[in-house]
Amino acid sequence: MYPPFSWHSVNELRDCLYYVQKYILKPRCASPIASNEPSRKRKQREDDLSKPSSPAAPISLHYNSRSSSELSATSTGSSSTPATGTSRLGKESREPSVYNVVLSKREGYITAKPVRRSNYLVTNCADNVVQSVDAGVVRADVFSLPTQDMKDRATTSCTTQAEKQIQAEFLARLRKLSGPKTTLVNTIDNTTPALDFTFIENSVHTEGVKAADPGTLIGCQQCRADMGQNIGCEYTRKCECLEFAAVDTARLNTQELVTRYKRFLAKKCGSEDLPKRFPYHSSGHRAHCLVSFYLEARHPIYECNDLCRCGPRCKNRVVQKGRRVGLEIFKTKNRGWGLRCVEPLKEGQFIDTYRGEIITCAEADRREEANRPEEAISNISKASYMFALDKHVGVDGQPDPDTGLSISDCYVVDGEKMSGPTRFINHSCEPNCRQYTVSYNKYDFRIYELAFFAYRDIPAFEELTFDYQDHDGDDAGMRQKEGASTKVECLCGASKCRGTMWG
Ligand SMILES: C[S@@+](CC[C@H](N)C(=O)[O-])C[C@H]1O[C@@H](n2cnc3c(N)ncnc32)[C@H](O)[C@@H]1O
Repeated sequence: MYPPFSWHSVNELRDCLYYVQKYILKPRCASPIASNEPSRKRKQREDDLSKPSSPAAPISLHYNSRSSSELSATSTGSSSTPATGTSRLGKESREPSVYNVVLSKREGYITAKPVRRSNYLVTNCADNVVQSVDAGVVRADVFSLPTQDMKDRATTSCTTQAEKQIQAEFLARLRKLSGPKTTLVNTIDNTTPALDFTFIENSVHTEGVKAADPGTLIGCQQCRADMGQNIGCEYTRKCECLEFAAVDTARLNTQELVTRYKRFLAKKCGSEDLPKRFPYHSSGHRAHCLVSFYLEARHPIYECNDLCRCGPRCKNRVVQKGRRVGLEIFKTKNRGWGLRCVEPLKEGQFIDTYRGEIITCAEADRREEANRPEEAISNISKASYMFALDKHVGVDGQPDPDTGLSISDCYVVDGEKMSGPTRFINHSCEPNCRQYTVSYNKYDFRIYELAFFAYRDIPAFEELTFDYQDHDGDDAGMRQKEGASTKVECLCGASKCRGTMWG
């Protein structure tokens, strides 16, 4: 039995494990997801991985055709001496492929440099576009093996060592996450989630994305840190952070309040003088859990912030304190990776936020188009990771009378390439979790947190799920692009399964 990469040791490939993962998955794995989805669907993360825009390290493959024992490779330098000789296989081999070339990475590109110096091939790592700088040269594909002989060996040889390295690398990344441990479990096969994924602790603002002017951030000034004697934020009367919180209609106990509430509903005044509902249970068994009104109504949650006088122990600070529960990313039988919690969750308990790159609407459109394979109609695979921050957009995407925001103004969170563990949460038509809008700056209508809370008591190790179509009118849901073919078979297994995840 030959080693998996006959011209590399796995150790040599440590700094480009992503490519090893891509390579060993490609010929061997029949995707359980792909087999259940339309053939034109875009790539899947763990079974048909896309290339990272900036791989960890340059790769250089040298090939000398005289004999397979003379093949050599490194995963270090940016450029190497061109090899000599001609391909043994020539026309027999399938294209695209590169023989007798040096592949090197420079400035985000893999460059294939053939023996004749005038011919250069450039393959763009980001979108796999292969361009020929000089006409009449073979196309470059850095993932093709140089010879049929090597391909044959590689598809039959053992990959255990490489798989262990890949898993170890992913686990090392998980260990760096703050908060209780997040682990990885796979009892189905030997795969590991794609290494072209980066775990992040906070969303990343990309070009063109701006948070509201810091001057708009206002902290509550009348609440106090000691939280006693009805002056904590949970008593709501004085807390300015709760200005836009849900009105507590049970406390409209004077005619004046009722009249003011009616004026507020008619948009003739604000709700600042009306009693508000506090979002979290402030004591008892369910302390810090979302109250049932917010669980159902999905009114935005406004937490206190750094400028508030209530201090860090304020009961209106839950999501900002981060994840407090241990999680496990695990391989499902038929829906790729999923997420579960290693301890029981109470109804309303905060799990974690959904993070990612915050991008403009135009950039989200561009990414969806870029991910769309030729002739494909469905862009749902990309959409699976995109959430529009559209809570404050008007009805049907039109400008909202209060915020002025229309759908094209709102930002989108893309968690495909960088996110947190919640990016692995699968869809269910009968979910046990829901996603809520949580804001620390009530005047920033474009940037806020997307936070997952348990929608009911959830036993330890039950898979966490949410409904990808859970947007009632103004609510954030997974982004759906007009014109996309949105019917994707749902495999949630719920008794009330709608049959499709979208559409
Ligand atoms: C946000 S990702 C969830 C993590 C994903 N399973 C993974 O392995 O990366 C969404 C993708 O998971 C798969 N998926 C999630 N829920 C599903 C369901 N109920 N039925 C079928 N596929 C599902 C689909 O491929 C979907 O595009």
